Amino acid sequence: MSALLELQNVNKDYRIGGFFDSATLRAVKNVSFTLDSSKPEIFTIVGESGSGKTTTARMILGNEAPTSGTLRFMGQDIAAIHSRADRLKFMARAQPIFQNPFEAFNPLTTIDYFLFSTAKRFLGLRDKAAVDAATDKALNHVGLSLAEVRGRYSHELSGGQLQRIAVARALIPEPKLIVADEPVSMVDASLRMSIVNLFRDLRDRLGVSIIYITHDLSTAYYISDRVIIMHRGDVVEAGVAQEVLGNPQHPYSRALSQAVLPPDPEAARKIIMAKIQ
Ligand SMILES: Nc1ncnc2c1ncn2[C@@H]1O[C@H](COP(=O)(O)OP(=O)(O)OP(=O)(O)O)[C@@H](O)[C@H]1O
Repeated sequence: MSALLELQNVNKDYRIGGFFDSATLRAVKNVSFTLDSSKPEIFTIVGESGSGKTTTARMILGNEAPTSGTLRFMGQDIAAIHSRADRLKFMARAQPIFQNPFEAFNPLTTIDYFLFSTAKRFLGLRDKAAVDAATDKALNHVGLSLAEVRGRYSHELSGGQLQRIAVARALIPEPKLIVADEPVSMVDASLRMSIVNLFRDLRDRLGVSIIYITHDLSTAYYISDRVIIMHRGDVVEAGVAQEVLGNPQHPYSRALSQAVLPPDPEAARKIIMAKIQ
């Protein structure tokens, strides 16, 4: 197996408090997991607020260095990527999608500007027709087209449409990995499943692996291949998503799943199906 992404004993400490009462907070504790490059998957990180999900995502994207441990992407130590050219190459292969699609696009600028900038920056395109073609291709992957988006502002679009466009923007550099941090929490409940279904589609059609970060167990149960459950920085449970979420063993994951889904898998399935429809 060659690894797309490999986290080995990753820890992240923050210093908190003031000059006289400073303390160390270990936000991420000894996290290890591997994504196989030949087997695209939806790998989900579940946990409540403050469990260390975003800190883990930031380290995977190279926006934060681990205090100890290593994160490797396609064999390369992420913390050791320094030159502008190497950083750009890495960013093209590992793309983020953020929680709030309204914040992702400046309201004073048309949406297509961000898409064109991404095509120019990561694909090195200069020719207008080539930029248009790359943008249109990415939009087609999310069920949209450049003709529908051209000249429009973020306030003219719904949260669901904007999040689709944010996914299209992430697809322009043809990444191997997408790190989606709470991508549906700001999207209307009725549109959430269409966004997470899109992730499945991208996994299957484009071979993109997705790290899906969420506190929403129902979408996690529905789309994930594997899952880890984080609690106060620790991975308290890990494995095949349906097994872990359908039959949680750790007291924290049990409490988490009972708070959202009933323990009976058939009842859980009905709730999930009702959310999808
Ligand atoms: N830059 C920072 N400085 C100090 N503490 C931080 C910093 N970033 C995160 N933390 C702390 O680390 C812990 C984990 O935070 P993190 O944002 O990773 O959790 P999370 O599971 O993503 O939660 P949320 O869903 O609320 O973002 C929290 O206690 C948080 O307050």
